[in-house]
Amino acid sequence: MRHHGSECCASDDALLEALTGPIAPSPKSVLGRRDAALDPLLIAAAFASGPHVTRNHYHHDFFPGVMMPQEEGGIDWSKFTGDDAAEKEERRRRLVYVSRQAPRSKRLQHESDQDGKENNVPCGKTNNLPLATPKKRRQSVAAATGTTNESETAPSTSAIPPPVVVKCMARTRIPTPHGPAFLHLYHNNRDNKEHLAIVIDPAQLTDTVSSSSVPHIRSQSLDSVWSDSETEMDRITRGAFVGKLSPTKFKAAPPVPQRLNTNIPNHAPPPLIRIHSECFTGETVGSMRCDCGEQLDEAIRLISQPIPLPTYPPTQIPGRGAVIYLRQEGRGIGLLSKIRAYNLQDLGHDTVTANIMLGHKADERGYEIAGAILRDLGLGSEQSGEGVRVLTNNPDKIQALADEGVKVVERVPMIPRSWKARNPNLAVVSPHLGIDGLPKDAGVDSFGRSTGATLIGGGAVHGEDLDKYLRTKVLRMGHMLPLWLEDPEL
Ligand SMILES: Nc1nc2c(ncn2[C@@H]2O[C@H](COP(=O)(O)OP(=O)(O)OP(=O)(O)O)[C@@H](O)[C@H]2O)c(=O)[nH]1
Repeated sequence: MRHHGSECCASDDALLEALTGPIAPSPKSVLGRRDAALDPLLIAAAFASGPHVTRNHYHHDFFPGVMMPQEEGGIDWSKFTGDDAAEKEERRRRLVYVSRQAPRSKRLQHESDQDGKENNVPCGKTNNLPLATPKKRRQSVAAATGTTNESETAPSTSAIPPPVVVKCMARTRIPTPHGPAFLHLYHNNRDNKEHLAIVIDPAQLTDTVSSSSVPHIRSQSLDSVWSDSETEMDRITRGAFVGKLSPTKFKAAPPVPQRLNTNIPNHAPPPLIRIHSECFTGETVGSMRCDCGEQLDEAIRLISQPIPLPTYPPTQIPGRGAVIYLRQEGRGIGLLSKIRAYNLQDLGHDTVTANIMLGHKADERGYEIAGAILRDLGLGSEQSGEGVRVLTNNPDKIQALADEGVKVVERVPMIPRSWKARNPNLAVVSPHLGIDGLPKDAGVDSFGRSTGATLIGGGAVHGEDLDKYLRTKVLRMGHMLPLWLEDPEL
């Protein structure tokens, strides 16, 4: 039923308002915007620092501080009469308008120095690396999915970054369940992260640098002398020592300018290495969404195995190689995004799609820093005279290392322990693994648990989440793992 007349219209408006909320006022009834006549921030700044302060001048002042006569060099201007010519001149000379706030570039440098580093100052005098270049801007979802053109998403500066330079800041011995390792901490000029190298070369624990039949794996940047004022104890404290340190025995390493190897027995296999990306969830929390913790443990275990030599009588040399541990959490997208990606995965998306939905690429990692660290350790480089064997299933890593000039002579597959356990025939891949996929020679602690089998929890990592994750790596990321291993009947 329709109503006519003003009375009916008024009740229609009331009904409409009751149903939908207040009716928006007509343009005529809207008041014009009024900005505050006085900016409260400006007033606060003026009260805080003096009459000449605006919001852009906060922390700028006449120096020495007019408002702080007690400061060193300050003058109590309240005693100033203005009659004395010498006093006048003094006032003119000393009242120089300067900023007490450091220039923006210095403040940014200070912030970046603080960023994520507990202490980046080595012992003695430092000749630290130049600052990292600014972080790349995050791509938009559209850019990641390829719906915009390059120019829209390109960062404003097209400068080519300088070649990666790495410097080993410190090295120390770490006993692991698989044997001793040397942890190396690196700085670089590309990012602010502390990438690591876990060097396995127990032959170095003897006193001299060249006592074994194969060359030791040592960092050239660490062993070199950093400054004239550096003492022998400075060098030892940052890890440039030979043998094993003890309260009574310590010897600084000789600086090694060039590593020319003439001493490699031709029957000794090249060092075994792994480029490993950080995974807080898999390595620290023990998450079974991925096999990262297990892979790290397995890599250290495999590299630590003594190497039998085909000699008569049979001999063996200690395991030799390194894990380059890159701070590339979540394949480079960071922990925050990885955690969000896990929720998207629980909603049914796979790991690749989840990354893309968050505006990332499937994989945002680069391996230039890894290449530079390997060169610093003399692994797979021209001068070392030998290639490296690489533990990975990821073809991108092999290609990236080759692009970095690293000589890769063999890819050694990383088969998940749970898959090995399902197919006992695979035990032949590693004679050291028992039928359960655990190392045959793993120790057993007082609670009956295998030690050193994985970093958290012991045993092989398995479960529905992990199966999905591994499947996606094979099917969507081209990882070189035989998928049929999934079938427990095989
Ligand atoms: N974005 C994302 N990253 C993950 C996920 N699970 C593990 N990672 C990260 O993946 C990295 C390890 O990479 P993987 O793809 O497992 O293996 P890879 O290093 O490429 O290849 P391998 O050498 O064969 O192990 C680590 O940085 C983990 O933090 C996930 O679900 N999403």
